[in-house]
Amino acid sequence: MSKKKGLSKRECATARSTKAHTVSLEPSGKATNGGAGNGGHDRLDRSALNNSNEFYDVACKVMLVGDSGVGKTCLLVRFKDGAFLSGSFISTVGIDFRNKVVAVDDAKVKLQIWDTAGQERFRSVTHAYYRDAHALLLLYDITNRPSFENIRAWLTEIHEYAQQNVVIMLLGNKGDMTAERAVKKDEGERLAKEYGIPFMETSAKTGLNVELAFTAIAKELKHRVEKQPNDAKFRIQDYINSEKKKKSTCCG
Ligand SMILES: Nc1nc2c(ncn2[C@@H]2O[C@H](COP(=O)(O)OP(=O)(O)OP(=O)(O)O)[C@@H](O)[C@H]2O)c(=O)[nH]1
Ligand SMILES: [Mg+2]
Repeated sequence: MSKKKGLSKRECATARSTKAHTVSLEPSGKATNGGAGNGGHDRLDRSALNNSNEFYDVACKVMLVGDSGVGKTCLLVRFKDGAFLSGSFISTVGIDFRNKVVAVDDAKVKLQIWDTAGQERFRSVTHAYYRDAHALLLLYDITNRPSFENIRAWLTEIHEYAQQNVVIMLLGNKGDMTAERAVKKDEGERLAKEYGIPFMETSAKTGLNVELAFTAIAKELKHRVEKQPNDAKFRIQDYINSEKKKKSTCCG
């Protein structure tokens, strides 16, 4: 029994025809993931099966990218499990993914989050996955200046390999390490503004803005999929700013 439906290359997969439904993602991409390795496809197949009890309306692929050590894996673990991976740093080998369904307004958005290896030697593996991504979270480490200086190169790579309309968000991670800060917050803001992408500082350690980053992405993608011609445009940076404001007024 197959419940799988194909994914449009440009849009998230949607299903709205039945009340209770599950749409499994097409095994990454037979059709759309070109040169990606089979390992990823096999894992994706199994995951779709394991999650068949989870209902969702929209399914999207999100990729975490950025230099090695900036905290991509930790950010994903914080979001998925609410935990922080402290201790010795285990660099990701190749690529892996985790699924999480988030509630956005009246809909459930399934985020399939791909955690990539930042090390240069895995770059060609990562490139093959870009074109299926609906959103990219691009991270640097606020205590590591070179990781920030490499952001322009990452953006060039993204523009080369990803879909033209991919949602990009810049994240300055390790926001808890203020004593070791090597990149000012307004430098991150300025760079993001220059490229017209949303920005915030995060911390996988404390959880600062982690939920917000993924929820904002889910909201943006859901709006894109379900947008009616007369709907007001969803502005992701405005949403982030208003959520931050709400938090600061409610919780000091
Ligand atoms: N203080 C602090 N440490 C962090 C944070 N995020 C990650 N780290 C630490 O930074 C190191 C690298 O984190 P990872 O998440 O493994 O880095 P990565 O970007 O996945 O690295 P690659 O897999 O090599 O690409 C680990 O020792 C983490 O404990 C954070 O927000 N704050
Ligand atoms: Mg990693």
